[in-house]
Amino acid sequence: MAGELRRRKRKADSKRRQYGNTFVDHLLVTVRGGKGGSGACALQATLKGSGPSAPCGGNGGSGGSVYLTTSPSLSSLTTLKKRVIGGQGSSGSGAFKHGRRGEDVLITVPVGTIVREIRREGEEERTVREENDLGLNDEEKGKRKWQRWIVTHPSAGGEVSPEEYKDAEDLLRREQRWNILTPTFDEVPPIEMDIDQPLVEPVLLAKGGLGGLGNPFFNSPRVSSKGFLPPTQTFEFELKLLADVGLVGFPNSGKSTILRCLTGKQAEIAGYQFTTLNPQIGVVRVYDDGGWVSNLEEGEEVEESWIRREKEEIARLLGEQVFPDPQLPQKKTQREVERIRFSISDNPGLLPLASENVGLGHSFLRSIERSPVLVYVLDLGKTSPVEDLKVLKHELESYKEGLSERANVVVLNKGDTVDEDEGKEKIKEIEKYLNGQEKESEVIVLSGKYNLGVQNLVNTLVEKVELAREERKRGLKEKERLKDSAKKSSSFGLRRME
Ligand SMILES: Nc1nc2c(ncn2[C@@H]2O[C@H](COP(=O)(O)OP(=O)(O)OP(=O)(O)O)[C@@H](O)[C@H]2O)c(=O)[nH]1
Ligand SMILES: [Mg+2]
Repeated sequence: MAGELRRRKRKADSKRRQYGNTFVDHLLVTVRGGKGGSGACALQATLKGSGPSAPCGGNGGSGGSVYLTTSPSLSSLTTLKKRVIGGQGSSGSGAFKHGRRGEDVLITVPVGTIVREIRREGEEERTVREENDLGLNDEEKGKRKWQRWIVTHPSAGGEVSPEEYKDAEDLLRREQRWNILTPTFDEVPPIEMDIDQPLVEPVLLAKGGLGGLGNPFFNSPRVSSKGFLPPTQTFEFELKLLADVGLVGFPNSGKSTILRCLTGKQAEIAGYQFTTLNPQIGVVRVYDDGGWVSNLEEGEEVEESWIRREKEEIARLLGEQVFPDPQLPQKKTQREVERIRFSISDNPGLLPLASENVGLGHSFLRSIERSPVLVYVLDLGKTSPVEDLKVLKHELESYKEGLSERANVVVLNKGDTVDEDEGKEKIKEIEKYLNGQEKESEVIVLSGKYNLGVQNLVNTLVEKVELAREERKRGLKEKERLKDSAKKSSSFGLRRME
């Protein structure tokens, strides 16, 4: 058993390497707003001998901020960079010209992403730490600080005296532009978001730094201030896809084939394990007569992907036009009214010990965790599908308590591969096992490959999804109510004691 598992893990790993890891669902991203530009030290041009010229340096532009938004077309965090930095503000220049603002940067993630800020460190804190490590005395520290915040113009002539520095420092302090410490998580709580709906407007993750001030502010020919470098924030991005229905099963049990029957999505289908490496999401659209959008006739064979590709290739060679499979059906007419639409995810196959990260392990379990309806897909052609079911249940439960309970639809696929007696025997065994369980489960026999018996599955899924949505609505209302009552009760707590 252990040897077999190792072999399978090796196989899964090598396939992952072969195609590159195109599905990323967990990532640490360092984010920082752009640095502000420096203020300028400039003097107005004057005629010779007409007295001292006035300072005219412009302020620096502030740095760009980093925002977060969602896109419906994404289903992975692959597009994210590990380091995202807002645009730098440009410096001010003479004749009161202020610097341009740095460009804002937008991070786009799929809906279903959880974002957590886990670390925050500012320039100021870092320098203080470094200085302590170097063991500098106060005077040296002060000098370094001035160098950090104040720009002195060499061509403006002469050394800047400590008094001048001190004045500049005081002015900056008054404007709260001196030595701004990064707030700790206690002072300003970390950003934490569970994006379970498309964001209406971008959310600010990291603000750009303020620009420096030009020399008119200091009323000095030689001094202006530098822009701020905002703190570096580290965010953890975790993707938990949000499909209404998730398909769970061993590799090769026919999950992708079922997805194809239900949604028309051309997921890769092949007769070997780990065909599907990344979760795929399709949308099932059901009419009010119970029919669903599909371009397959009942009984029509779902071909393996390579056969389809070969046929397309031949057609191309013969000069025939090759149409990609249309997403919308020809056999359904406009008259039919859509009743419900839900999403379904086809996932990589699960292996024993997936909960301990064997096979594609966690990455896959994470993506099904949030589907309110889970469906077990079993291969009826195998010797003992009931054993498979037990393993699947066990894995879900050990990954997260209560998860196996949520899966209460059991699909017995490949019904065409067994003869009647054998099939009945296996179904009986499974029903017997399920009867012993606390929660009732529905058993559906079908053949994905020949598109038979899929109607039953659609009916059941519609029922379950509707139920789940109602429950969610009720849950949300309850939450609102609790929030309201919490507000009311807290207003008592705020009453002033005379
Ligand atoms: N005879 C028969 N074969 C089927 C049926 N459903 C799927 N198959 C075949 O089983 C094989 C695997 O199907 P897939 O849909 O790729 O299986 P999967 O569960 O997505 O597999 P992984 O992506 O590896 O986890 C393919 O060769 C299909 O043609 C069925 O109902 N009957
Ligand atoms: Mg598959």
